[in-house]
Amino acid sequence: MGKIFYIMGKSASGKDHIYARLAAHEGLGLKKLVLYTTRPIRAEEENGKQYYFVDDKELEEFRSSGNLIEARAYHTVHGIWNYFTADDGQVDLENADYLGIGTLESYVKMREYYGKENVCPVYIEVEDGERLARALKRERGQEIPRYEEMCRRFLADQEDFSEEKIAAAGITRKFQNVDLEECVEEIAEYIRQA
Ligand SMILES: Nc1ncnc2c1ncn2[C@@H]1O[C@H](COP(=O)(O)OP(=O)(O)OP(=O)(O)O)[C@@H](O)[C@H]1O
Repeated sequence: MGKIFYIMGKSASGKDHIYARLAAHEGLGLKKLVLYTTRPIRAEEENGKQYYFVDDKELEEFRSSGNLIEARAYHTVHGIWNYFTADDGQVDLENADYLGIGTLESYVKMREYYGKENVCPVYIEVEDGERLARALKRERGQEIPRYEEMCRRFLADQEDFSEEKIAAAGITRKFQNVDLEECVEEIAEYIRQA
């Protein structure tokens, strides 16, 4: 029986980097779980790669058919953008293992939907001062740095990933992302043992 390995962690904890390395890790054979969004596709993106890009009507169809696992709405300057996970048949736990990435809340919904034994948490942690330093470095490298948004996310994370919420979600193991390659190897070992 396959499993879904679900990556979570605060902003700039290294989720994207770890996700990319695990997805490309030979031998693990993980399939990528692709989420949906109603935000417009960007020039460099490809439908079905970063996300499936859909409209509000398709989101409502998933909702009414009972195949919407979790959904989040963000109020942006461009309007409301929805991000969601849907049971569209891409997950076949009889035959494969999957790699997902998301929030603590979406992890809880995934666990409810697919069953606790089938969804394994991969919680990434970085000491707060170091994480803020990485976030600032990353932001500095952007054409238009958004320092306010960076600070907003840093503060929101303290609430969204409080120790109470982490414990309530049943997460007991945390992977420290000090050295990226070592962290990836530690997670790969956890996946092999699961
Ligand atoms: N072990 C590490 N040592 C130093 N820098 C790292 C390490 N891991 C990741 N980084 C850097 O930290 C930054 C954040 O990494 P990444 O974008 O993967 O995090 P994230 O958790 O996906 O962030 P967000 O949720 O904010 O999008 C990147 O600039 C990345 O290069």
